[in-house]
Amino acid sequence: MLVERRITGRDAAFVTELTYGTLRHRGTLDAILAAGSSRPIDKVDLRVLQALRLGAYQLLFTRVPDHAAVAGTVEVARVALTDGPARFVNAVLRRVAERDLADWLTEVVPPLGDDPVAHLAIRYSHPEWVVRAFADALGEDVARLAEPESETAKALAADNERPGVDLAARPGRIDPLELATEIRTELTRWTRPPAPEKPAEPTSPEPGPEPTGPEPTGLEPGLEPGPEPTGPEPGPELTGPEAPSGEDSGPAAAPEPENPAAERTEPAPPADDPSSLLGRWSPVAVKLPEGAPGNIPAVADGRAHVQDEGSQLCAWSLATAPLDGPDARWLDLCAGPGGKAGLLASIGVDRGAHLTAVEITEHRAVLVQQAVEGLPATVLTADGRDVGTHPDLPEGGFDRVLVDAPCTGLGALRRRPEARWRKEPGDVPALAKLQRELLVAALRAARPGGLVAYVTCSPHLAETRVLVADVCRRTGAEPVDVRIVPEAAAAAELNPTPERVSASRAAALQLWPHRHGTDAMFLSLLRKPVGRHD
Ligand SMILES: C[S@@+](CC[C@H](N)C(=O)[O-])C[C@H]1O[C@@H](n2cnc3c(N)ncnc32)[C@H](O)[C@@H]1O
Repeated sequence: MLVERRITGRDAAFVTELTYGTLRHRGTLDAILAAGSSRPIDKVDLRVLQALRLGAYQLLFTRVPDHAAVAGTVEVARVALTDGPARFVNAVLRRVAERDLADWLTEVVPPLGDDPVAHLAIRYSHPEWVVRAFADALGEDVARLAEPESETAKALAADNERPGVDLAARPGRIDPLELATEIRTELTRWTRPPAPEKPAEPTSPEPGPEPTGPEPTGLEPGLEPGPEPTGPEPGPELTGPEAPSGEDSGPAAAPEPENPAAERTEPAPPADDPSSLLGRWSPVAVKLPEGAPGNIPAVADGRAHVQDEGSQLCAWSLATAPLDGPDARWLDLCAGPGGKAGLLASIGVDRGAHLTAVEITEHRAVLVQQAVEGLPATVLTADGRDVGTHPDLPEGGFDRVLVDAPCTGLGALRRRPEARWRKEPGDVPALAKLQRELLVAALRAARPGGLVAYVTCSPHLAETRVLVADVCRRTGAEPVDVRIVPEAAAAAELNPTPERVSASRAAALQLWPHRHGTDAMFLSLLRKPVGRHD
C-alpha cells in the first residue's frame, strides 16, 4: 500500500511504525480501550475500533504529543467515517490520554498471582492460548508463571521487539566475511553526518513520532515468508503477506526508502570491523544492521539472501550432519518460498549433491525456482505426501530429506505482528495431521540410514516434540541428537536443563528469540532405520 499510495521516506517510516506497533500491541490496547470506552468495544464498529487502536498506540507507546495523536486520529475518523464516530473517538482517546501506560496497565492487567495467563496475555499482548503454548514448550507451569521473570514472559516480550535482518551468504558464491565487508562498505556509503535534532519525524502536518523502541527506518526488517499455509490449497488468510520473491527478496511490507541515506541520522559502525556482523549460530549468517537488503549488491545479484539465522541453522544442520553411505540426493519436501532450498542447493554444489524441491502451491513453486536459479536443483509442483506414487519421488530415493512443515508460525510472531490474532488453537489439529503425514512421507523418501530433518517455525508441542515422538513410535525412525552438528550443539547449550540433558528432550533443538535472537524454530533430526519399512 505504501508503494501504491506513493508514501515514502519519513512518512513511510511513520506509517510502518504505527501499523506494526498497533498490530503488536492490539491485545493491550483493546484492554485499555475497553476500560476507557462507555460502550463494550466488541460492539464498536471495526473501523472505529481500528482508529481507536491507532490513536491509543500513539498515546501510550510513542512520544507523539497527545494533542497531535488525538487530533490526527479524530480527523481520520471524520474523513473516513462521519462526525458521530469522530466524536466517539475523540471522547475515548481523551480518556485514554488522561493516564500513561504504566497507570493503565495497573488498572487493566489482573495481578500476576491471581491469573498469570491473563496477566501475561494482556501485559504482552498475546492471545491466552499462545501464552499457554509458550509456557508448555518452555516447561513452565502455572505456578512458575505466577512468579516474576518467567521465561514465558521473556519469550512473549521478545515477540514485541522489532526483529533484525539476517542474510545467508550462499556457499560457493560469497564468503560470509566478504559479505560482511560489503555490508560495511554500503553502510559507510549511506552514512551522512548525524542530524543535530531528534530522530525521524514524518513530513505530515502532525508532530513526528518518537517511538519508544528503535528508530523507525521505514523498514520493518527481517520479514520473511513466515507463517505457513495449512494444506493443499493454502488460503490467503493462512499464508499471510508474502515477500514478493521469497526469502531472497527481503522485507515484504518493507517500504524501501528511495534514498537510504536520507533516512539515516546516526553514524554507521566502524567500517573496519566486518567480523562483528557475522552470525552467532549459522556459519553463513551475516547481520544487516540497517537499511534495505535489496540495496546490498550481494543480495541484489543472488550471492546472498534474506533468511533468519535460526532458519539457516536448521538447513545447515541437515546438510552437515554426519551420514554414512551415498550422499548426493537431497530432498526438500515443503520448499516454498525457497529459503532453505536455496541454502541447501548452494551447499550441495561443492558436495556434488542435487536437490529436489517440492512445493504444492504453484506460485510458491515459482518462488522456489527463483531461489535455486543456477544451482543443482529440480523444482516439482507436487504434494509432498505423494512419495512413492510421484515418478520423481521414489521411496528410499533420497539421502537427506527436509520437511519444513506448514505450521501455526507461532515461532515467527515478531516478524508477523498480525499473525497472533489470526491463528487459533483450532488450527493446530489439522496442521498436526498434515505435519505427521508429511513427516511419514519424508521417512518413506529417505533411504535406509538416510537423514530426515523435521523443522517448524513453531514451538507448539503438538507440532514439535509430541508429533515427532509419535511418528518415531509408529515408524521406528531413530531420533538423532542434533548436537552431532557443532553449530546446533552450541545453540542447544543455551537451553537450560532439564531441556539440555534429559534423554527425550536432548535430541531436538528448540530455538527462541529471547535466548538465541532467532525465530523460535524447532529442529529434529531422524534417521531412517536400516532394514525396516514404514
Ligand atoms: C514452512 S513453509 C516452508 C518454508 C521453506 N522451507 C523455506 O525455508 O522457505 C511450508 C511450505 O509447505 C507447502 N506445503 C503445504 N502442504 C504441502 C504439501 N502437502 N506438500 C508440499 N508442500 C506443501 C506450503 O505451501 C509452504 O510453502
